[in-house]
Amino acid sequence: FLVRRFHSHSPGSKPPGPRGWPIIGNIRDIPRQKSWLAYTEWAKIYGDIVYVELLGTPTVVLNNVDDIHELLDRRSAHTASRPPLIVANELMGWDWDFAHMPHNDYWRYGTLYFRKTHAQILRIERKHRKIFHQYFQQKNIPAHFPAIRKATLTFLDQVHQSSDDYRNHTRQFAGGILLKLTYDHNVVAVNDHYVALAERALDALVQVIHVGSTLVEAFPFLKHMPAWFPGAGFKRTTQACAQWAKELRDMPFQQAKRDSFSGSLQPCFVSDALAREGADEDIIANAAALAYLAGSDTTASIILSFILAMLHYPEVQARARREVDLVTSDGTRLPDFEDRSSLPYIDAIIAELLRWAIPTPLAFPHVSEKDDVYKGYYFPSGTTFIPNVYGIFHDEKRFSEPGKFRPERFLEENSDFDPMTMGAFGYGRRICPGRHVALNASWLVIVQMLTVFIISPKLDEKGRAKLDPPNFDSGLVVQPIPFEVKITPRSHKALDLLRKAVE
Ligand code: HEM
Repeated sequence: FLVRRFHSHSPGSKPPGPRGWPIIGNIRDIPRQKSWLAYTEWAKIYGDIVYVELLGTPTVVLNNVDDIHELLDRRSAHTASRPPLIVANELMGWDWDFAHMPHNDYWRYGTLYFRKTHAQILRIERKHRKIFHQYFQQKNIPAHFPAIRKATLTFLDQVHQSSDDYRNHTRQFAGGILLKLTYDHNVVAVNDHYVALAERALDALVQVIHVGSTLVEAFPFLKHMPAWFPGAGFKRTTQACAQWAKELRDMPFQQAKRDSFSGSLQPCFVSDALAREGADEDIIANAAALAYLAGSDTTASIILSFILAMLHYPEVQARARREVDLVTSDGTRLPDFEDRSSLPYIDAIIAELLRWAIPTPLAFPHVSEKDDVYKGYYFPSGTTFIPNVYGIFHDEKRFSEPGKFRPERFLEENSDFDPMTMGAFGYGRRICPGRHVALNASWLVIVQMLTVFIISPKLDEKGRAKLDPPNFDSGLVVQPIPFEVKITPRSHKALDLLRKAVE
């Protein structure tokens, strides 16, 4: 903190922002829930680039997509590190998670990163991203269609059997696809062992993932307190969590490896990566474990938001269904990937879902590794950049009535605005490598749901529609809060179609 103060004679000024307190800075100004709403309000007061300080860490909230493109895309070579998550990475055993790994703390972390130079860390991180990209990139997606088709039919069947349980079915669908593609693991029940492993470790992680969310993040010396010390109860919790994080990384990978040796492993990320020249098992295990963690709640978020949007906007549902019916001879077959180019309104729905109900409203923070000056503002190395994707996607100047779900906006006035390249999946070197899987899996669910089901409100005892205003939870990944909905087969014909497809 003092060193930063000492160096405050900078070649540029600080951007404007709310006045903070000595030492703690603006920590108390940032709400713990839905902080993007506060950032969006600040943008109206302070402008597109807002400065806050969190315990001496310079932090910049970016509210304009052009600034984000410049700082996080074009200057990505030195704005692609991550904040130091001391509790998660050092105490909770998540040091294998390359998505959250800062580039400069090489002396802190376990095995792969221990005592590595900055250049070596960058190389290791690049290797993680490379094997991820090799398997999940756009041109490989058709190879994943069979798994997506199978999981989609299972999902539709489950929704038909017990539609009130749509939330669990959605989670099982999203997680199931990723475990299948990654480890060739078939999820057959919602209480699947691997899913449980991930949920247990992840639930613990999300409690601590936000920088500044615990005392240790604020005062790193506290991490050295022994577990028996009064007030150090968190150390016992984190010790248990470290074991869960390790099991999550190792158990599914070791099983897939055993299956690979016995010849029973079907093609999947692990088999593909192990077969590559110079395969590094540590890197494969890390990347594989991250696929489920990064991909399941985010993909589930899109599908849950779709159901919510159809519930509240029946005219959108009707128009979408008309479009799908046109290409499937009035719903006499299930739509499939080859129909995609004939369904522009469905693509507009997906774009609008990413805008209206953005699953990652602040993407993920990037940290700079070089002093920089931009628009006269000085950003010292170590500045955290928070892209306010929510604010950009709800900007009234760009989107009329941004709170309304209106896919037409992407066919009309905003046809040049593409949420995929504007930040729904992040920026620069860190852009989400799983986006193609997520988008294709969600697309198939959406078109097939429209063919088979009607989504409508439940009725109360007086026959009135039970509809609460759409609402979303808060967190790193955002989903609609639980809502009641009726999901029923459209007709006998639609039900027969589903039954035949499932058989
Ligand atoms: C709708 C679904 C999804 C959304 C909205 C989403 C969004 C994001 C965002 C915002 C980031 C941070 C990018 C940045 O730092 O600038 C990210 C990173 C990442 N995502 Fe996704 N994601 C989705 C699905 C997936 C899926 C299905 C997978 C796995 C197959 C995946 C794997 C990853 C990984 C590994 C990273 C870390 C990349 C890095 O740090 O270099 N994501 N995602």
